[in-house]
Amino acid sequence: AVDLSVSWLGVNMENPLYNASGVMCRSREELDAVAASAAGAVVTKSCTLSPREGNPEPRYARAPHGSINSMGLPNAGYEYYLDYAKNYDHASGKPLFVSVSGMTLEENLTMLKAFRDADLPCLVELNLSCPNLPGKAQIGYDFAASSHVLSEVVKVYDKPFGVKLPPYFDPVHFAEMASVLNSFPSLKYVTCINSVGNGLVIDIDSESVVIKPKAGLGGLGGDYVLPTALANVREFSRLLDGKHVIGCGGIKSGREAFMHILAGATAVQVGTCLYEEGAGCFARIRDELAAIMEEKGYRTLADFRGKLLTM
Ligand SMILES: O=C1NC(=O)NC(C(=O)O)N1
Repeated sequence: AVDLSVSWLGVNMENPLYNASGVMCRSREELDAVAASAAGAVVTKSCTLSPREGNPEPRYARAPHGSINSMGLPNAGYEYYLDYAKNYDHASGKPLFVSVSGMTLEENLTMLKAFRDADLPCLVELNLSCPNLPGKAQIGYDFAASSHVLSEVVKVYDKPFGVKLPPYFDPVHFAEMASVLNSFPSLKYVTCINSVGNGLVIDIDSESVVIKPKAGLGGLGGDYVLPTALANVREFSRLLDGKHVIGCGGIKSGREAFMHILAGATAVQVGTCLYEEGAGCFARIRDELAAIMEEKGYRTLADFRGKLLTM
């Protein structure tokens, strides 16, 4: 039998799978559905100081090889998720992560102070990479801004936390961002990757874009992003000192989960596949991963984590 468990940052997961922030996690009903599924953990929709409607619909579309979304951070506001976290059954054995994505640094600091003061066993995933706020750049693509935000964050938030990163596409950028992240000891993990920003999906029958916001531009997920996600997981696993990398991007079966862990991921998040298939995907992917491990003779995730061969 194989052991799919993973213990990291004081949390214990019975298996390495959980939802990607943004998918099936905006309401308490959705969050409860993920918690009740075979997922090993739960993460909330990125929250802002005040509730947000988000971008006009249609703002999500399935595409031939994945998905495109420009949700625009629709969420119930941070107090809703703080309340959910306060009432969450932390003894359930499934850790709860809270994603925070303030519209400004001040918003982030206000929310983080509230989560700090609540003194909950949740871990924060600070989103530096939402690509879908018209007129707002992704913080993660501005290394000086990222460093400034993190410097201010660690002044108020003294607990371990993580950041959700956008995909990078250049070794110089991997090195630059790793250098920024390595200067924050309490930053204990990164989640790679957020959607590949500002793609354009075209439907030739209607000769139209498929989502309304930003003239059709949106973040890509699914098969489209797997190689980019794997590269980011492997590069940050290699470049970061004493930090965990959570893999996200293109996981739809045990195969891609295995790849992410082989590339160095401590745990993995499922987005597009969860949106399209529902919470049953966790048991399916878990069992597929277990079968692959069995077939290869691996007993634990540590037996192959980070052991991607190069030539
Ligand atoms: O960080 C985000 N990534 C996405 O792909 N979409 C959401 C959103 O638009 O709310 N946010």
